[in-house]
Amino acid sequence: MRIGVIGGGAWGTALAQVAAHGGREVLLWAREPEVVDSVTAERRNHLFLPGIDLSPTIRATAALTDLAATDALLVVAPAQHVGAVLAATPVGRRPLVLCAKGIEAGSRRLVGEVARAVHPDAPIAVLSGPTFAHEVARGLPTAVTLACEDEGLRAALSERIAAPHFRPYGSSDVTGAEIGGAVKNVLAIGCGVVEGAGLGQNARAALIARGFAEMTRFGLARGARAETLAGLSGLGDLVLTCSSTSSRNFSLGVGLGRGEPAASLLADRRTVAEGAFTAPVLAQAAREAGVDMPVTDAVCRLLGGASATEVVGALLARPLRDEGV
Ligand SMILES: NC(=O)C1=CN([C@@H]2O[C@H](COP(=O)(O)OP(=O)(O)OC[C@H]3O[C@@H](n4cnc5c(N)ncnc54)[C@H](O)[C@@H]3O)[C@@H](O)[C@H]2O)C=CC1
Ligand SMILES: O=C(CO)COP(=O)(O)O
Repeated sequence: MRIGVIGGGAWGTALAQVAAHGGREVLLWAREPEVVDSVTAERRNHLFLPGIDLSPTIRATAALTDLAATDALLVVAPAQHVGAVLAATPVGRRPLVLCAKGIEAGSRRLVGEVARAVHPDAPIAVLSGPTFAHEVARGLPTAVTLACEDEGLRAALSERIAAPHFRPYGSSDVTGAEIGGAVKNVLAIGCGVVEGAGLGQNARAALIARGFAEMTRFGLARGARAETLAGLSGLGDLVLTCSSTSSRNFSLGVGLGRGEPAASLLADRRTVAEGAFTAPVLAQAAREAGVDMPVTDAVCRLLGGASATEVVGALLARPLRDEGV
């Protein structure tokens, strides 16, 4: 199976490195000509994944049409751009493995729904989990959820993507795998705020637990399975992203917690903090589904300029309730 990777950011490049394990050929599409040039000439991606020597079997291209020569595609463009990039990609009936974590603004569609609308004949899989790109690219042990309804395709993709340090666990719950990744980015911003505002580790643990409760409420309302949300792509990724400044979402929250305005934190950044785009869409989708998501609403207010003191005070002042989900 020849693998194509759409997106030469940190994660697309790290996944290309995994897929190239053992000398297997990979074609990486990057939007930035300097990424194509540096991967081709130096086996490096200076822009998005500096310091990593890439496998010589990764070939880079600037032409999406070149991906016609591959058997399966890993889709690693940011969630807000997946629709446009896929529309320009020859796909047909080839499997799409979706690796972006977010919900499309405007349409409020999960990335899988976006992909199905653009390429209805392509089978869909989702790869998601606790995976900082720089760790995966360095060969550190990592486990992910690989969700696909078709059992045979799931096994074939898992076999093809697995490497000694990279272990996919199969699931048939595509929606659950998508929702965990999208929601945890929003919650990670909240945890960053707790850190930046100096609110302590008790508050962070409470936010992770109550955030997981609202991820579960939203997921179940959208047809996800509880076991998926409690797995690698849900709770696993939530814990990772809520506890490290390696996370762009967490780091964005740290800035907000210190009182820096969202607009300046987001301006001119080359890397993507998906939660900032997903938060308002998720809040709206939750309202439509009648699902209470107070932490997500709080993150929206923080992104809109409200102070951490005011937002956290309002969260704590909510009426007392039983724990549960
Ligand atoms: N970096 C990581 O550790 C991980 C990232 N992800 C997810 O992977 C997805 C991609 O993130 P990264 O590779 O980290 O990106 P990145 O932050 O390293 O780089 C930004 C990416 O956005 C692309 N981009 C910017 N404007 C675009 C446009 N108009 N059209 C198409 N592409 C555009 C750039 O070409 C580049 O590939 C995100 O959904 C992210 O949540 C998932 C797991 C781990
Ligand atoms: O998804 C990730 C780790 O699993 C990366 O998180 P950030 O996008 O917040 O850096």
